[in-house]
Order: sequence, then structure tokens, then C-alpha cells
Amino acid sequence: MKTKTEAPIWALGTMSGTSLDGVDAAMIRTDGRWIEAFGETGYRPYSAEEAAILRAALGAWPGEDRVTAAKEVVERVHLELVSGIAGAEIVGFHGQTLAHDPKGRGTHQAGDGAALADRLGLPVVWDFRSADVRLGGEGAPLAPFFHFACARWIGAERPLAFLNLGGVGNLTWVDPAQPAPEAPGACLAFDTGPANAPINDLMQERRGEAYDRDGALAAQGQVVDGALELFLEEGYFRKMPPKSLDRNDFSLMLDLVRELDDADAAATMTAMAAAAVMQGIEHCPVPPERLLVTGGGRKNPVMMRMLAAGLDCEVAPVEAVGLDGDMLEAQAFGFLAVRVLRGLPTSGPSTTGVRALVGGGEVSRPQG
Ligand SMILES: Nc1ncnc2c1ncn2[C@@H]1O[C@H](COP(=O)(O)OP(=O)(O)OP(=O)(O)O)[C@@H](O)[C@H]1O
Ligand SMILES: CC(=O)N[C@H]1[C@@H]2OC[C@@H](O2)[C@@H](O)[C@@H]1O[C@H](C)C(=O)O
Repeated sequence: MKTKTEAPIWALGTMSGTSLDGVDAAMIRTDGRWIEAFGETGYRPYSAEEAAILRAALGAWPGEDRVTAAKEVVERVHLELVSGIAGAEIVGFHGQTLAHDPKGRGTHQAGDGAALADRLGLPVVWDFRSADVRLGGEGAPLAPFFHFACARWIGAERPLAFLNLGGVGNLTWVDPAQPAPEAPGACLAFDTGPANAPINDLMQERRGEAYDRDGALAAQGQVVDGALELFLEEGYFRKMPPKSLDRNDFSLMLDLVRELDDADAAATMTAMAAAAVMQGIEHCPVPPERLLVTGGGRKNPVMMRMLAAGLDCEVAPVEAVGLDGDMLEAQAFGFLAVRVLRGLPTSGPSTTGVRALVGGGEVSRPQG
């Protein structure tokens, strides 16, 4: 669907990530091609009860009871957060990924955008991943076309890479000299491997804590090379990109560190996340000049040091170039919402492996 005007509008993007910590929301002013401005942001953490309901629904598909409960949490929390931010002309609603099996059953993000549109009285773009998967794509990552716009926004001229260290890691290599993100050779993207999710699971299991704050536990341990080498034998790392992962695809990691003490296990898992990125960088068409890191993992100094030590390029959090690493994914879905509204593609063969350029996402307008 195309709007009459191509002028920039304010979009509010939202993201409920694989870490299940809460929902991010961020305003972005864009015409769907270029970023004009970033605006207000908001965050609503999930309560322990809400997170438990979501956790219990991981891996579930629509029709299962535990999905109904998760959907209710996702919709209620988004409504609360989005209602508190004024000025949006459209909402990009990612929802919560509960299951992702692009070559099998598909991909499933909990949350009904049509219901949200009715309650907000605003158009909502949602279900961003299904069309890509139906056309043979991975359905993820979807932030790459936004990363291209970010590269232009920061004035980059030579190839660079964005790395999101969320529950899962994903990397976008960008050549900002290309005219548009959908141009051949502009982007290459893929999930690098597990990032924080397995460390969080380890912390929960061993210490009853949500995550390894500032890498404090990893800093006390030694990386166990044997476990790291076994991890790197996973076939996923040899697969050519594009490629994507579900949150729990690497649950074997916990088995590899089962015998280790807490600190060595945390250090080894942190090294695994960093090593997965190093493997991923090898797939880039030319080495990136710098690696700009977004997502919660950029706050883990142990993980950042391991990356810097193992890579030939500069490694820096996205804040180094004036971007907001807590909000980049939410901004991405605001940007993508405007692309969907304007009939622009949101993914292509080099970002999700889909057969042709595809504009994923459904536009729901408020009824009545
Ligand atoms: N200070 C910190 N020290 C260490 N780790 C941190 C710190 N802050 C955040 N993290 C890690 O980052 C995670 C949150 O990252 P983020 O918000 O990017 O994930 P997400 O958006 O849920 O994931 P995804 O991008 O996979 O959907 C936390 O669960 C934790 O593991
Ligand atoms: C299926 C799904 O929700 N994938 C997420 C997840 O979290 C990080 C990584 O795995 C990435 O592939 C994706 O999110 C980002 C926002 C993306 O689509 O670009």
C-alpha cells in the first residue's frame, strides 16, 4: 500500500526482545529511506510474573493455551507503553518471538497488531517476518535495511558492520556507498550465534540471577579451550549467510560447560559468543572498517574486550557514533513500518536469503 506523500513521518517502533526483559519503544522520523530524526524513547520492564508467562510460552505456536496467556501480556504491556508516548503517526509493532523455525513451521511473534490499532486509534504495522518466511527467507534479521540508513546517518563512507548482542547475536555488513539498502552489494546480514541468552540461562540456573552484570563472573573465570573448540565445530558456523537462529537453538552450550565451575562456565560462554562473531566476520565481502555494537552485550566489558582482541577492526558501542544501543531495534521497527506503508522492501536475498525483495508486514488501521 502506498501513501500519497513521501514526506517523513513520526513512527513509533517497539521491540520485545529474546531476553524477555521488557519492551522498548522509540520514535523515529523517516520517509522510509533516510533517517531525519530520532525522538522520545520508553521502556517497560516485564514483571517477574509476566516474564515467566512469556518464558513458559517459548517454542509454542498459535492455538496452544500458553500462547493465549503470552499474547495477553504482550498486548497489555505494549498498550501501556505506547499510550504514554505522544506524536506517533504510525506504530511498528514487532511483538514477542515465541518460536522461529523458518524452514519448518514458520515464525511466530505473539501480539495482535489489529487489536492494538483499535485500542490505540493509530495504524499499526505488524507481523513483519511471515511474508519473508513464506517466500523462502529466514524471516530474520530484519534490522539490516535500517542499519544501512544508520550508516548513512552517521556519515560513513566505507564498509562497516553493526553487531547486535541481544539474546542471539546478529550482524549486518553495510556498504554505505550503495544507493539504497536493497541495492545489490549494499548489505549482508545473518545471525552470528548465541550471545547473551545462554549466559542468562546459566546465571539463572547457577546463581538465580538474570544476567552476568558487567561480566563480573566471567572476569573471575578462565576460558576452557576444549569446550570452546567443540562449540565452534557446530555446523552453523560453516553455513553461508544469510542464516538465522531461534533463541534456544544452541542449548547444547549449557551442556558443554556443565562440568565447569560457575566462573569458568561464564567466561567460556562469553568467549563462545565472541568467537561466534569472529567466525561471522569471515563471511563479510570485505573486512569492515569498524564494528559498531548495539544491544545489551555492549555493556559487558569482558565480551567487548574479547571481541576487540580477536578482530582486526575497531570495536565500539554505537554510542561512539551518536546512536542509542538500547533502542536501535525499536527504532528499526519504526523505520520498517514506514517502509511497509510506502511499499518499500524490508528484506532481500542478502539479508534473509528470501528469493526476491519482499515488503513484510501487515498494516492494520483502527476500525470504528
Ligand atoms: N551491564 C551488563 N552487563 C552484562 N550484560 C548485560 C548488561 N546489560 C545488559 N546485558 C545483557 O544484555 C541482555 C539484554 O540485551 P538486549 O536488550 O539487547 O536483548 P534483546 O533485545 O532482548 O535481545 P534480541 O536482540 O536477541 O531480541 C541482558 O539480558 C543481559 O544478558
Ligand atoms: C526471529 C527473531 O525474532 N529474531 C530476532 C532475535 O534477536 C536477535 C536476532 O534473533 C535477530 O535475528 C532478530 O531480531 C532482530 C531485531 C532483527 O530481526 O534484526
